[in-house]
Amino acid sequence: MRCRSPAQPAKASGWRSPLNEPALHVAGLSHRWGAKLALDEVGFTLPAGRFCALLGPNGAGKSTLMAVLTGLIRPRPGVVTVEGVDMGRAPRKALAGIGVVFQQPTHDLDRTVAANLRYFAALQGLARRETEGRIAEALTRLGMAERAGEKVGKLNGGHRRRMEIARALLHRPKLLLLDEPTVGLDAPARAAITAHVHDLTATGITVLWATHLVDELHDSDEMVLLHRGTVAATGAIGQLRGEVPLADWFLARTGAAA
Ligand SMILES: Nc1ncnc2c1ncn2[C@@H]1O[C@H](COP(=O)(O)OP(=O)(O)OP(=O)(O)O)[C@@H](O)[C@H]1O
Repeated sequence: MRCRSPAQPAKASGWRSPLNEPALHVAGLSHRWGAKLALDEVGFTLPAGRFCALLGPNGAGKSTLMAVLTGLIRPRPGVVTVEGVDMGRAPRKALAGIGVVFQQPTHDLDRTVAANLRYFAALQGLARRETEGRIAEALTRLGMAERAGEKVGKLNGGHRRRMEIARALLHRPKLLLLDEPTVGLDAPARAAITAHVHDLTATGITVLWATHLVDELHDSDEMVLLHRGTVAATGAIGQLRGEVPLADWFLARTGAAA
């Protein structure tokens, strides 16, 4: 099992980044929305360079967890570290290592793909002389290089999403967080995006992909199963499901169709 619960000793791990720290470590994390306990003592550890699904039915707490991991909610109580940097103590440094694709798209439809990325490069504080190279690099990784000059409003939904993922890579993050990034897309666009993002891990990026759609996942992927705000299972998907189809495995543990 690779995505480990905090009960397992970290020192026994071989899944460390070159800095000898896990890509992401979460421990004892709880969050309340008023009376609703959305996260209840959540804990897991992600190895570097892996694709990990944050799988859970509607209302499981995925978006709440993403809000903590992206710095929108302070981890209290709980600890979040990104390559060993404590999100609570050094949020800017921790966030500098993270790329984020939120569930709701954000882009300027009247400007070109490159112009949208230039704007974000400036927000990230990238030097101008570096910007064009970074944009080309990020778009190439998502198979979008030839669309740099197209207006975003002319792109289909899948290409707009790919542009947003490229945008999240401009500052070369080690950890990429995506919150249900394929919502509303057709099957070919979903397949293309999941394939591109799986490929990113070959370059050492760690991916945390929140979803409730099991057809986006591979047996070799890691998984954190979130159910009613708690971690119900962690590990390699193929090992967890055994011979059982993943949709059936998911239904048996959550009572929800995938
Ligand atoms: N801003 C909020 N205020 C109050 N309750 C909230 C808020 N956001 C989420 N919740 C509640 O917290 C619980 C977890 O919600 P969350 O959106 O994190 O789950 P999710 O797994 O992302 O679900 P979905 O797949 O439907 O987006 C739910 O019961 C939800 O109603």
